[in-house]
This record gives sequence, structure tokens and C-alpha cells, in this order.
Amino acid sequence: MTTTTAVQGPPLTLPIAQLTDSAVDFAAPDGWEQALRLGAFLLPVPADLDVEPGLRLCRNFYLDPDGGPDDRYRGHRTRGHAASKLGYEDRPDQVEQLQIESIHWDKYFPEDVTGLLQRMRELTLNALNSCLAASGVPERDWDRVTGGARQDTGWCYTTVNHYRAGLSRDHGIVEHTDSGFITVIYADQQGYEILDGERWRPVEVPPRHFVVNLGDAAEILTKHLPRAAGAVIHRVPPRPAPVANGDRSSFTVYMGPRMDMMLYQYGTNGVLGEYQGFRDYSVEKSKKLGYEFHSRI
Ligand SMILES: O=C(O)CCC(=O)C(=O)O
Ligand SMILES: [Fe+2]
Repeated sequence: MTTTTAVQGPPLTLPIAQLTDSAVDFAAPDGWEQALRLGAFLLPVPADLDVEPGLRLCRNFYLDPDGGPDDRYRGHRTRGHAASKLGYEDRPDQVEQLQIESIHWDKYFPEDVTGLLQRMRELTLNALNSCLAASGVPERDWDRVTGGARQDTGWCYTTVNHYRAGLSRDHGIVEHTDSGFITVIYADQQGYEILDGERWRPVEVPPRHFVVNLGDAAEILTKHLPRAAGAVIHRVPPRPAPVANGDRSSFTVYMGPRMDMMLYQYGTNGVLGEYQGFRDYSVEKSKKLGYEFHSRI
């Protein structure tokens, strides 16, 4: 990933998908083509879904309990999260984050957060299935390539991000691709940017919309299919301080292969084959990009 020549470009309008009972789709005829090429699209938050518990967690997880009403959301900097292979991490960027696998949500989070994340998990799965279908992955292969996302035996976790405007660091979150198939993001402020060719373009996210990202596992899988999906390169630039309400909050649901699984790819002949172990792939990626691989995985 070399973006040294990248310049700031104009805002980018992402295609907006619609969510039906169990699928996402686009009204515009070229919606899927655009979304798969960019590796990103927008999705309206369902009218009956309350995102506040997620934002409350973002704004509290890093604080110490103080006997107040937010205590159930607090204390995660020091908690340890022994059951999780992920947990709390203070990154070299402005962001500090908490990552917890879906199987542990009810252990560590208040009920309203778990309820919200479970709804997001269903929506993420529906979006993933629709992306696989749109890029021409036959349904008979979905369970194999995802490790059983439909049965919740793949790898699904939430990332809870706190962007600290008060820290003068070079990035909000440094440019990266997500490693899995798909990530659904909700943020309380703008700041998400996409590398489009040579230009970093801020995405204008309308109120109550998720940004949906496609990641490396989707790109590798579909590379030789007629409608390949791209892994979007994205970042959040630093938030300068002091600004009123300067900290930024976002939370995501991620779905990818399990670390003990293979990544798959369709060959130019259309036949599905093994590509590389996902753990090996992830370790190599972390070395290339110069960050520490998760110590517990
Ligand atoms: O906060 C955002 O808008 C993006 C977060 C992100 O890229 C991530 O958690 O992988
Ligand atoms: Fe990301």
C-alpha cells in the first residue's frame, strides 16, 4: 500500500443501498457495479434501530467507573477481557479501541449494546450474502468460504473506536484495508475517507447511515470473477484540538474468516481453490504494515 503520492480530492458520494428483509440491493442499475468496484457503500440504519447504546459505549468504555449511571459501559481499559482474543488496545494513532467477538458480547456489554450489535450482526450477514451473490459467488460455496457466517461459526467481532482529539498524533486511524469480508460502521461525525485512485476523498455520510466496507478476504475471493469486489483503502485523518465536542466515536461489526481457516479464491477457470491460511496472511500483512499482530491469536 503506497499512498505517498496521494493528494486530497473532492468529497465522494457513495452508492446508497436499501435493506429489505434479508438482503441489500440498489435502486440504481449500476449500484452494485459501483459498490463492488469501490469496495464501499452506504446503508440506511433501520428506522426501529436505536444506535445510542453503541455511542454511549464509545463515549464511556475507556473511563473508570465512578458510581454513576454509565458504569455498566465503563472500565474496559483495565478489564483484561480474559475470554476474548482481542480486547482493549491503545493504538499509535489517535484511536483507542475495544474489540470483542460476538460470542462474548453478552459477557462484557450491557443488554442494550448486545441487542444493538446483534441486530447489526444480522444486517452485516445479509449485506455479506448480497455482496457474495452480486459478485457471482455461488450460494453452495458461501458456508465454505466464510467459515459458516450464516451459522455464526465464522469470525465476527465489534470494534469500538474512541478518536482522541486532544492527542496530537499523525492519524485518527492510519490508512488500511480491513482484513475480513465486510465491516459495517456507524460514526457520530464525518471523518471517514477513501483512497480513490490517487486521491483521498472524504465520504459524506448522511445522518443515520452505516458505511459498509469490503475487505481483503472478499477481494482475494472474487479477484478473477467478472464482478470482482475491491478492498477499500480507508483512513480517518487526525482531529485537531481544541475543538468543541472534538472526540469522535464509531463502532463497527466485522465479519471475516476464522484464523484457523484458509482464504479462498476462484481461479480464472472459475474453480474455487485454497489461497493462503488466514492467520499466515494476517501475520504477513502486519509485518508489511509495521504493526504488532494480536498477541493472543
Ligand atoms: O471510524 C471509522 O469511520 C472507521 C473505522 C475503521 O476503519 C475500523 O475500525 O476499521
Ligand atoms: Fe477499517
